[in-house]
Amino acid sequence: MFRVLVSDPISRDGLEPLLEAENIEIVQKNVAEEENLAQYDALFVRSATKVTEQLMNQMPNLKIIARAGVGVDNIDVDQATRKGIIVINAPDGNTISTAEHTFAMIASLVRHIPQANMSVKNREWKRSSFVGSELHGKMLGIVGLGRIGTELARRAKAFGMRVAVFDPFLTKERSEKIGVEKHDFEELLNQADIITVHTPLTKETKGLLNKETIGKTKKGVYLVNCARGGIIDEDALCTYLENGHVRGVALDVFEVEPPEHTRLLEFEQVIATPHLGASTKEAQLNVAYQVSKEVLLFIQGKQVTTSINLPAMSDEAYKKVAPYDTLAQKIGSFLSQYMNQPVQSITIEYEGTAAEIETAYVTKSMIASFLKQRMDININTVNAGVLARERGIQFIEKVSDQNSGYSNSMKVTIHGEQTTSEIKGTSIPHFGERIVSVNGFSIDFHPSGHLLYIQHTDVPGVIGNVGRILGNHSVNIATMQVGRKEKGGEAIMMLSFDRPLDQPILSALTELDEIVFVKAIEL
Ligand SMILES: NC(=O)c1ccc[n+]([C@@H]2O[C@H](COP(=O)([O-])OP(=O)(O)OC[C@H]3O[C@@H](n4cnc5c(N)ncnc54)[C@H](O)[C@@H]3O)[C@@H](O)[C@H]2O)c1
Ligand SMILES: O=C(O)[C@H](O)COP(=O)(O)O
Repeated sequence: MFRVLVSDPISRDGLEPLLEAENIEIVQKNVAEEENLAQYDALFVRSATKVTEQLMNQMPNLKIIARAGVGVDNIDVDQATRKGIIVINAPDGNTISTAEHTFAMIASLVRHIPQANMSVKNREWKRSSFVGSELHGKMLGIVGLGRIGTELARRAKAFGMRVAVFDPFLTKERSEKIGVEKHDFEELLNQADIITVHTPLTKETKGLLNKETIGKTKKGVYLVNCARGGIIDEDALCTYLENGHVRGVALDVFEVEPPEHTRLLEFEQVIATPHLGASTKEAQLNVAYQVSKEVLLFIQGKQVTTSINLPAMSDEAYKKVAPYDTLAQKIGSFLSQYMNQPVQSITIEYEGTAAEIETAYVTKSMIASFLKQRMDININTVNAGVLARERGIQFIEKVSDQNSGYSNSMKVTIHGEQTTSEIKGTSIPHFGERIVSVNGFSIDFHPSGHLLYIQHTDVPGVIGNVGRILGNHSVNIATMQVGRKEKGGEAIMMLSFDRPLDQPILSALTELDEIVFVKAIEL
């Protein structure tokens, strides 16, 4: 049974993909009210539930956190990543609703609609108190031209506004295509009549509009925040509302929600909504449906496509990656068992068609498989990179355009404290994965099952001696390959069996004069 806890109000209809599937139990209850958090495999949230490290510690079975919306600033993504928990969101399900809400706020702000509405309901008729401004011909400054910023720009243009944009990641081509003016931040501050922010809340965007930058705006500017509380500094806003530099402010989001203690709400020129950007039937259905489908993919062992902490990959893309993923896992596990020593760095080199795939994913998969042999915690492609770095293991990925004779190959080199080891493998369509070289010895074997690696001197009789000892212990050899670099030098043997070998057999083999090293490997 896969158990899902839905902590915030999320559209029940949108949960349909999970409700219709078998062996999934869905409980709709706030985390604060649930006593047995440890039983859940998945957690669904919106912006209200704070997914802290402490909460994750109470949920040791948690595998996936689904944010039914865009912003993940209420989730400690770094901690989730460390713990190997996938974090997904619904990036575009609420774009239109939020853009429409922002536009409604802008129109309300310049025409004083909320204030006029209150006044009329108080039985007043003060027409001259609510004289507004036209949007037509004004300059709207958009900070952050992502999904919402772009939709907002389209609506503003339809109202005859000039649209100026600041977004450090915006190309000239894209701004021309959308029909907006690309500016630097200072220019936008100096020129815009209305400024609206549509960035995520990050270290860089926190307080982006602050005492200094708001000071550079036009006198009488309107400011709008329907993205995240804190992008516009609330204390600075109060200062500039008080001295009249800022004419009006529209806020859907606050530094602390609900905003019980902020002075901002005391200003007549401030209009506010309680984080309603995504609160439409359509958006809620979209986001819940989007994340439910993703979680179902995860349960079915398929690739999720909207993960915050995994390389994004479609099912189609994963089909191409899958053979190399298997090969990488086999090599990672083999090398980890073979090299029983601390490791300093891991290099993985891709060649041929292996170099054309999503290599970042495969590299993490190989590292996860390597670390799994050494650590007794949940390790997967989500946390492999972080855990390796935390343990001082450097990992390097190389993509080569050389051709060493295979249509594809993957070579993993591990620098340990005492020695360096290296394995090269290839994936043959309809035939599977093969290891073609171990520490420079050419060989050819299928990396699977109960294996025995033997390093020995290349002298007559060694194969017979190994066979005799195994026979004496009633061990049947399933496959056997040998490889050497030169006649009479060092050589290796790779054998596979139907059952694991026990220690007395390994000790008996090690006692043979011609044998240098013996290692049983389970793949
Ligand atoms: N009020 C609501 O209910 C509501 C609803 C949905 C989203 N949001 C908020 O809106 C934000 C934007 O959503 P989106 O879907 O458009 O995201 P998005 O990722 O599509 O767009 C964000 C844009 O911000 C830009 N950006 C990043 N750092 C910047 C910086 N320092 N200066 C200028 N631009 C910068 C990025 O390049 C990107 O184009 C979300 O992160 C979320 O916090 C709020
Ligand atoms: O980031 C988002 O998607 C919005 O802020 C919506 O948040 P909500 O799901 O709490 O309405």
